Amino acid sequence: MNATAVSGGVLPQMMQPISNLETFTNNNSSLVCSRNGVRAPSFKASHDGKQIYCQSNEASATQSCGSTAQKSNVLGGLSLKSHRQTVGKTFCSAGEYAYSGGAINYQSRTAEEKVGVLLLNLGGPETLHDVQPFLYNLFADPDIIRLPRLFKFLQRPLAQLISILRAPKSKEGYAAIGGGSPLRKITDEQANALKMALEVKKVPANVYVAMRYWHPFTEEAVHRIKTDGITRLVVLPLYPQFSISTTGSSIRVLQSMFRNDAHLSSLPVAVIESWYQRDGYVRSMADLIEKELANFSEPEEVMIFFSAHGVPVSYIEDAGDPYKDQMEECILLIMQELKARGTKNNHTLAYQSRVGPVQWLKPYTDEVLVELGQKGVRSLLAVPVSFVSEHIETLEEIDMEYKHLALESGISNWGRVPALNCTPSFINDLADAVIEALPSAMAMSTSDTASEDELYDDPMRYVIRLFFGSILAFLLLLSPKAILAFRNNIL
Ligand SMILES: C=CC1=C(C)c2cc3[nH]c(cc4nc(cc5[nH]c(cc1n2)c(C)c5CCC(=O)O)C(CCC(=O)O)=C4C)c(C)c3C=C
Ligand SMILES: [Fe+2]
Repeated sequence: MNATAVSGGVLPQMMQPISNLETFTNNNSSLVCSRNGVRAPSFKASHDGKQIYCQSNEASATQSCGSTAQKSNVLGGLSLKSHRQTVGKTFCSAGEYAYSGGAINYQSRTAEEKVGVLLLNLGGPETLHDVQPFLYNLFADPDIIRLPRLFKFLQRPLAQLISILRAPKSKEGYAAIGGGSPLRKITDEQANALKMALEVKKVPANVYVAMRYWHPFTEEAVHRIKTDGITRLVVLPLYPQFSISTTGSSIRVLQSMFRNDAHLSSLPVAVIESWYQRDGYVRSMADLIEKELANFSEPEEVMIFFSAHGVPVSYIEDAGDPYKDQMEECILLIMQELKARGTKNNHTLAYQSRVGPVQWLKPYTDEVLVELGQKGVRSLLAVPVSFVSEHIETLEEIDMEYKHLALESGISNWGRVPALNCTPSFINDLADAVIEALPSAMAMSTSDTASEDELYDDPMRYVIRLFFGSILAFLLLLSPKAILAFRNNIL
């Protein structure tokens, strides 16, 4: 049976997920539904880019296949061109894999199999000297500053300009948290913890860290994967929800590297696109929230305030970024879990960390904090939800700026849930996600089209673009309107 797909948009009524089928199994290159590990032939498997569904061939009911350990959005092969193109595609290959009621088994097909896990993360400056070049790398990413095709040649000069203008403000932030980002250290710790968790589950693996904007860069990690002779790779972004600006950007870089390398393009790869819906993650978040609520004198009065990193609205509306939908679903799942445990607090979701003169996802964290204070909320628990490590936006923006604003606005009891970091239940669930993804690894698809980055490989073309781009960027900066926008929004 071949996996059929429901293409984008609203799911037909028949395809709404009902969670009681327990799992699905890959079998002879096809996706099949099963119950307790036994194939359920009367259910047809399909995938809508977010979930895998089991649709009854007989009755009119449709059941979700995602069980406890099966709720990641996994793509076999690095076929992710843009998120939009992945919707409706499912790639699975045959593998000796079974999940039934909690026990996950993965047996490698050959004794020589060497499993690798590639953790994708953003990276952060380790010293204040690193801040401007780090910002340059970030703003030079076409998935962070999305210029119209005609203006792509401005990408690098603009990145240079914006990074120089933004650096003093960013440096202040990094100085306030000790002079650099803790991201590399925490990600390395997560990598070690994941390696150990996989070992305990009898799946020995090398775990690599690939940062998008700072060391260790993706290129370094991929080089090591090659020299270590990895034969099967799982790509695991350390972002629970998918965004074009985070996971999408890292995967685009990987794709371009794999496409141009004969060895890598035949390496079986599985990409875990998002995993916010996994029970292990949801439960771990609920545990942390419950623990922090207990520190308040009247826990039931506390507003649970989810604060997610924002993205520009155009990502959602024009580019089809599923980030907002996934974020809302994620909050719903965490709140459902808390309710099931008897925690019935009010909650709200807002978006933080906007940069630049465009509309970002609303409501904005700072504005909501002030409104809540005005409405009489006196106790608030901030929950960072888009990222699993402590970083500048938890340690400085939430713990310092937002806390100060909340207290000023009349919210007298403030708390913050720590990032998951190396929480054992969370790491254990990531290990399960990796093991479940292994059988669906397949060689990445090849393509003739050059990526945006490759267009810069011609040095002459690059120099010409840089020259004209710099002049244009300079003229732009001289325009009074642009100066105002930069002053108000970038700095
Ligand atoms: C899910 C998480 C993140 C999304 C989505 C995201 C989008 C996004 N970010 C910027 C601009 C900046 N981000 C910066 C730091 C930063 N961003 C994330 C996560 C997401 N970004 C993290 C974890 C970090 C911190 C890394 C660290 O050093 O600890 C920065 C630099 C810091 C600052 O100056 O504020 C910028 C700038 C954009 C434009 C964007 C979406 C388009
Ligand atoms: Fe960011």
